[in-house]
Amino acid sequence: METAGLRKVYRTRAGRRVVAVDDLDLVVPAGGVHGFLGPNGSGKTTTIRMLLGLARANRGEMRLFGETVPARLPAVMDRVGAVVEEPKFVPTFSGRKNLQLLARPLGIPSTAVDAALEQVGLDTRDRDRYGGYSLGMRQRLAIAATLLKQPELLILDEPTNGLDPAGIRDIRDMIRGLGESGVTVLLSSHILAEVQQVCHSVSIIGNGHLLASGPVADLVGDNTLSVVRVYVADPDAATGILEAAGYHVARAGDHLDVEGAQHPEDITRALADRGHYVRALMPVRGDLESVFLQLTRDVTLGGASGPLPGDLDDTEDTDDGDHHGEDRR
Ligand SMILES: Nc1ncnc2c1ncn2[C@@H]1O[C@H](COP(=O)(O)OP(=O)(O)OP(=O)(O)O)[C@@H](O)[C@H]1O
Repeated sequence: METAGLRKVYRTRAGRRVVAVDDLDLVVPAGGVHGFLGPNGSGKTTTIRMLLGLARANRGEMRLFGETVPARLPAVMDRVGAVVEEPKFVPTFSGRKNLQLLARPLGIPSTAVDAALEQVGLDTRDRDRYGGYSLGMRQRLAIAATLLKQPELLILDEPTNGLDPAGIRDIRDMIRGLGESGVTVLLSSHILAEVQQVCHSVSIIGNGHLLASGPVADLVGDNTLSVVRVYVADPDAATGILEAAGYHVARAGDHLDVEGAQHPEDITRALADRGHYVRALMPVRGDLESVFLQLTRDVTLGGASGPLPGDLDDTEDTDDGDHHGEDRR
């Protein structure tokens, strides 16, 4: 799956322009779980909706299985499963019956329904009414519905949204299992620890742009993004000195996390020169969260907006009322 130069501009009801996706080049390697990360409003859902033909791009190219979409979407749609919004299931029917309703018209055998229920761990609650399902069970059923077609690519937009820690763990284990079974999973998520545990590779976006992409191990192992933890008697004074020296400093309890320090001894020297002596200093192995926070530090909530130079030739979408979630305008 890939996009090149992808762009989407919305116009809100108030007439404001929102550049939701801006010149986005995204490559999702086949096989395994690929994380799609970005702060609120960075364009993840919009990108996914464009890939699935649910929103129209203003510019750029998209390919699924090498086929140009949306033009060739009908040819590849059977190979793609997606959970983007909460699907409409019948509340008075059981989970199993809801899946059967979807499967029969497509000629999908009941053994596939059994398999999908088992894959998502709903096989013991399959005869319970959907209306009585918890949020986590609803998410599982939504994923099971996409598995009926045995997709090669599964796109999940925030699948653990609103779940409790146990629910998050269960869905995470399920996604990991799907990735191991050979399905390519594109997982959009805010929960970085979850992504780090389950994803082989990630793409991080901010304000509709690609900020970083690659194997998780490469991103977190990148020295330029390392953090040094510094313990000093007067963290406030030390913060001022280090910020003046050009470091980005985060106060965390009794210590400082200093980013971008290639040589920790420079920190020691900068503080000692001003009469502050380091009690302890240790490099912190980067995790995905620190990489993410550094990359997205300058990202503003809600994407770029307002009249932008070069936008005037865009075919803009008007607000089509398909905006999901809270009012961000
Ligand atoms: N239908 C719409 N009309 C106007 N603006 C929209 C519409 N849909 C999305 N936007 C805006 O486009 C930008 C990108 O939104 P999008 O939902 O794609 O981000 P996201 O990364 O999925 O965010 P989140 O993680 O919060 O779900 C935001 O500024 C959002 O307010």
